[in-house]
Amino acid sequence: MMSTTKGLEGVIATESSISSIVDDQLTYVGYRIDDLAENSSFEEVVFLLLNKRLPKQDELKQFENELTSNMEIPDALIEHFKSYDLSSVHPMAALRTAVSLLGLYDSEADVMEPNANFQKAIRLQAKISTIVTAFARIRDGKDPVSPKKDLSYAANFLYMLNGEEPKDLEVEAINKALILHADHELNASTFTARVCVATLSDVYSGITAAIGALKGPLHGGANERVMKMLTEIDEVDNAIPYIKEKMANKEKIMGMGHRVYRTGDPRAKHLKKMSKELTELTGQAKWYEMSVKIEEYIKEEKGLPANVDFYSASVYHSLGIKHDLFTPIFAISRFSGWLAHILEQYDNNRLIRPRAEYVGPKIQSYTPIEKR
Ligand SMILES: CC(=O)SCCNC(=O)CCNC(=O)[C@H](O)C(C)(C)COP(=O)(O)OP(=O)(O)OC[C@H]1O[C@@H](n2cnc3c(N)ncnc32)[C@H](O)[C@@H]1OP(=O)(O)O
Ligand SMILES: O=C([O-])CC(=O)C(=O)O
Repeated sequence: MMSTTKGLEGVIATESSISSIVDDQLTYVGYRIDDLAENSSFEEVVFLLLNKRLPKQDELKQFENELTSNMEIPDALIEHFKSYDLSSVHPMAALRTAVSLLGLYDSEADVMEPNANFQKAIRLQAKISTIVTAFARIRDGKDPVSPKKDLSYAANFLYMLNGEEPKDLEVEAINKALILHADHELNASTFTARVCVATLSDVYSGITAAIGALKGPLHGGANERVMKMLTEIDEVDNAIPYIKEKMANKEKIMGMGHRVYRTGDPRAKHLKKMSKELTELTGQAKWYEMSVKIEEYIKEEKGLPANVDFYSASVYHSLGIKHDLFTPIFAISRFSGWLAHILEQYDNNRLIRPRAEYVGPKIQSYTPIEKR
């Protein structure tokens, strides 16, 4: 039998022209993540990932209009959220169910023609932030807020979440975070989406499966746990003793380490800078300071870098966002990557079906149940 690679480490499972990680540098369709984070809008990055080229000015305008005009969600979704006791429902679980439900309201859900799938991608990207914010408000006993046509994607997210128009710096932070999380080669949730649709299942199924994979603490779920850890530490001086104890118990430090990056995650520095700026501005510099101490200690002790989830936690916290919404924000952004990969998979599809090395008992003789 063939040899196994635990966790498929280093295995090249597909070709893709969406994003690439080479020598710890991340690019989307060949554009450096640093350039995109500094100069672009999330809408432009979504266009880039879906079309594999940057838009011209009029194309971007049209794309932005398409997104905003598709942001409304069916009333049935709102009623669905209202019909449950949401007090102990994790937003990622709600999101997973909501996207699946959304598929029932799309008459083209099972139309596999490329243009129909592209239009579904736009509709899903448009609606995801409305779904997350509607959930967040309904569980707090508030009415959902409808999107505004003249706001950007990032601004609309904050507007629909808080019910008031955000400040420029807040919009800039969310726009940048959305760009930085948009795609990441064959990460676990993107792979999940591709495996699902490679059976020629529909876009909604692929995205629902991917949400389930992103939810886990070893992947997108880490950002919420980073903030849990920082909250438990609470004071800068407690950071190192806390981390030492966790490591002595062989516990993983959330937001640290990465399967692919060795020297560092190129997205983390942007989030680190934002974390410094926002925590200082809101008089909560301790979150940034204890994060830096943890990052330096883990790098020194284990040689592990901070990943994208690490500083995003203190960024979102500084924006006043509830901690269990951190992973849904990741999902809002990663929808663009998942959708681009789903379209690419359909474009050149073959069923994804690896093998397992069987390590169970050899052939055994069957004993009838009454004789066991
Ligand atoms: C957007 C994202 O998904 S980024 C990743 C988000 N996830 C996290 O932040 C969770 C914490 N990090 C981790 O669990 C891991 O680093 C992962 C899941 C990201 C990568 O995992 P893998 O490549 O499979 O590495 P693996 O878990 O095998 O770890 C290799 C070694 O580093 C150690 N290690 C890896 N990450 C950490 C960590 N965060 N804290 C402490 N030790 C760690 C492991 O204990 C192991 O040590 P050992 O060889 O002495 O047993
Ligand atoms: O690529 C990975 O394994 C995880 C990651 O950083 C991401 O999905 O952004």
